Amino acid sequence: MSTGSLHVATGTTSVRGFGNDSRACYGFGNSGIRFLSTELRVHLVPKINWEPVASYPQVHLRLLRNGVIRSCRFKFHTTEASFVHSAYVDSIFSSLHGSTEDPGKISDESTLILIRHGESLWNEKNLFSGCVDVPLTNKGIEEAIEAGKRIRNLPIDIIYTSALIRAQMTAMLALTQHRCYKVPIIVHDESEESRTWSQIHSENTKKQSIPVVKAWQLNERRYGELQGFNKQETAERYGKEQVHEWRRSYSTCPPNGESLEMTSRRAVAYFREHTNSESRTVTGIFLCVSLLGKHVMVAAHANSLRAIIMYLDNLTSQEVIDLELSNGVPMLYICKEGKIIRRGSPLGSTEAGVYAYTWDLALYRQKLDEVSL
Ligand SMILES: O=C(O)[C@H](O)COP(=O)(O)O
Repeated sequence: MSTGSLHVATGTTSVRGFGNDSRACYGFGNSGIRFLSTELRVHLVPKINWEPVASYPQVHLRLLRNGVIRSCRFKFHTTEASFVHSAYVDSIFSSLHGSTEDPGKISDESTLILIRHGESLWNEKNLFSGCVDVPLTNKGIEEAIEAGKRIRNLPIDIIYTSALIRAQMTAMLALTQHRCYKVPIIVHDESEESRTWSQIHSENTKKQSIPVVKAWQLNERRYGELQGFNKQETAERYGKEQVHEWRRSYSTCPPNGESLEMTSRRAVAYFREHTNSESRTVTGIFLCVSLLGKHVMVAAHANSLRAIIMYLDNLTSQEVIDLELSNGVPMLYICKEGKIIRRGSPLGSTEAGVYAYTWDLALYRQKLDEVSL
């Protein structure tokens, strides 16, 4: 094994890595590496757990404002490094640097929280919802608040939700319980105008906000011609087995709807990487957690989350059949040393049941306690 280093054009700074050849850098970049520029573009191909997860021809590593990159846990091959600037990335992530100033600077561990929305009015009526945009019931509102209580001591830098109101309500209600008292703010980047109109001009206020990114790719699977029909009545009409197959199999599509496999193609693709239309930057929830070391919450749906969990937990198409997600129950994953591993039980009905504390999370909580004294 030889030592490799990536020299960044700041004159005084270099990033060191250890690799098998001169181009490979991995396991480098834990807290404290300083750069003189605010952003670095690296063309890289990351590998997690020694397996290639995807090809990222261009990935932007946004450095924190004070020039500290907290963690880079990917093994990757560098071919080029250059400095870039992206207004979009800046607008989304400028508030993220708040996490280092937040109680409990977390050094080498990041968190991913997945929450299925609380009960919707159509869940209550046992109707196939799919992409129909239905709000929460009172019970769903309570479930979202309860979910918020369970994750109130976990750090959150950015929130992703689907484009559907039940997921957005869940995210917003959950955040009302968080002890960081930051304000979740929906990012409007649909057009130049919406970006300009929704700009926050105070840096200080920005630091007190959490960006909420809406993505249709995280929507519930399209249930096609079943949408609006009662699940029980549909089972009586077409047979229990057929309906179970439509609802739980990996590759069977409900009539004119999406299979889990199709849902997975858009949801997992978005989760792993997507290109921002304005800045042309490649980003993604996975990258955000793994590469940038951000603490991310995703509020979405039974089937978009089943697809993401299947990906994260490496489940087979057979195993995913038995994966059931309850409304409003947060699941916690921890990213450490390039691995994202499940930490919390989906059945946990208390904060302690949702996750077991790691050292860094305990520290974050302790700092929250100190601030609120
Ligand atoms: O879309 C729906 O009806 C539900 O949110 C998920 O339904 P399922 O449990 O039938 O997949």
